[in-house]
Amino acid sequence: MTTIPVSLGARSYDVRIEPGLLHRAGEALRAVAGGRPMPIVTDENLTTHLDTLVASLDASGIATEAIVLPAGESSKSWATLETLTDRLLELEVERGDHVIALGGGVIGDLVGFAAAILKRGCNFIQIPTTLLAQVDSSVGGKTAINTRAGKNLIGAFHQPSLVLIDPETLDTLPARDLRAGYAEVVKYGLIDDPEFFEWCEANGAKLLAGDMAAREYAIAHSVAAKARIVAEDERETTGKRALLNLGHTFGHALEAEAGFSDRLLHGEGVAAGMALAFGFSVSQGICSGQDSERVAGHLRATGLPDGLATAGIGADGTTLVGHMKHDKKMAAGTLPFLLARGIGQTYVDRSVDLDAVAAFLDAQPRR
Ligand SMILES: O=C(O)C(=O)C[C@@H](O)[C@H](O)[C@H](O)COP(=O)(O)O
Repeated sequence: MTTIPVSLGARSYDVRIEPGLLHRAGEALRAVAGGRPMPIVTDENLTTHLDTLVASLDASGIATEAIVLPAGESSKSWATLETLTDRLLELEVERGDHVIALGGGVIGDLVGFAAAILKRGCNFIQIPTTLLAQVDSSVGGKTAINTRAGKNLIGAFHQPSLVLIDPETLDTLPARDLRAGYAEVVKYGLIDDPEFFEWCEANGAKLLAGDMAAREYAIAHSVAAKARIVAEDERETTGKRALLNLGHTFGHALEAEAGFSDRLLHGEGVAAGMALAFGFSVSQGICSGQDSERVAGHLRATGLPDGLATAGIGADGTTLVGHMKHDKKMAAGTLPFLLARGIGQTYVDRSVDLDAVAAFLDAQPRR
């Protein structure tokens, strides 16, 4: 078992990583439950994992109730949030209780937000079952739903009490979702860890093919990187945490253009967005074309989109910049952009000219 602490004073918690942990979740949760029931929220594609978790809680004497929601990004909505909070209220969840989020980023973000507002805040536990949620969204307490205006626009910072990661849950994850999650792994190398990017170049294919040692290493390394950044800047106020947004300003705009649908998964948007952030940095004379091509080349080699054409986006630059303007980080007409001086040298630039971004996007090949 690898345990990584997320150090946030009174809101500190552990992330535990171990193959097979889902089968032993009851043991890990018995003390946390304190004799109270633990509702499990999951999606309709995860009934096998749900059965495993329920059996494990049963064996540890923890009463539970499953709430099964539709799968997919469209569940990060007001409507599903209302269904969920109504059900949690019917179950008489108390402030001191723990709700379990069993699933990917959608379930984690939605349940985390429900927990943040239920009775002005109850506890929740993340049991992420996708690579994206294991290496990124289950850690750090960003919770949210989407609205017509854009991604994650309604939400709260609300930290989980515990994160339990079982890398074996990835055995049944569709290859496309595994690849999409891998984009967030690569992100940590691109932010400030060139050696980890080299590790990705050497081991990414193995990880995607199911190599457990590669998976465990990538998950633990990514979680440790995220825990370090979140501990430094929990609420994204100093600029440090903003680094985790590499590829997201472009990526969220592509996701919005795709209607937040299965046409473009979040991780796919982030992959294309990271390639665009590097490409834009080259166009501004900040980064070498060689580094940018290395990033795009690795994304392509793992089957991820490396730009507008492979992300299937045909919209023009003005339309995409229009989506960006809904970003919650927009302030006084400017957006903090994540640019790169090279691999592992990402920084925040608040002076990017949005017309230059639109012109850059217009110059990109289309589908
Ligand atoms: O944890 C963070 O901080 C991140 O930015 C991680 C992102 O990968 C994640 O997708 C996050 O939910 C995006 O946040 P947002 O603030 O851009 O909505």
